[in-house]
Amino acid sequence: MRIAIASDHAAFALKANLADWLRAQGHEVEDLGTHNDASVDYPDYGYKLAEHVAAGHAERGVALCGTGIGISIAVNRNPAVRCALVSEPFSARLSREHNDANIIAMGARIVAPELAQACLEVFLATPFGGDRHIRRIDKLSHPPVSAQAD
Ligand SMILES: O=C(CO)[C@H](O)[C@H](O)[C@H](O)COP(=O)(O)O
Repeated sequence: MRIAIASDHAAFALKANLADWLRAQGHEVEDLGTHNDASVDYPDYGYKLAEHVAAGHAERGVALCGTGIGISIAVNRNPAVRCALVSEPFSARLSREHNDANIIAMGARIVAPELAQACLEVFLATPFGGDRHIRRIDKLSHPPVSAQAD
């Protein structure tokens, strides 16, 4: 699978670990930076990753920062992708089954490399469940002008 990966400085080491692990699994990995541990701004890398996946250059994306929060917010500003912030494999699985997420976000200050690998493995292996989830995904793509829930 073609996978793009990006991080800020806080997750530079985790990005290197996951990129190596993905390549060892046979995936084609494109590293969008950052390329060292000098301080950078996570939105720059989140926007770049989202654009890359939205353009079809990669089938899945991996977004990393200290907590995963900031970069996941940045990625989700692009309406053409769905990014799920996870820290355990159950959420990673449901982010695919229910949300058809195409980008996973994790925090290097939250998850150890082995746990991040476990989340990523499930994320890449799990198909979208379809059915009722299609309707909900479609609603995410078309937010209402004014909310209508009871
Ligand atoms: O965006 C974040 C939190 O939402 C990330 O964790 C960043 O990596 C973090 O803010 C970077 O912090 P630093 O003190 O500049 O290393």
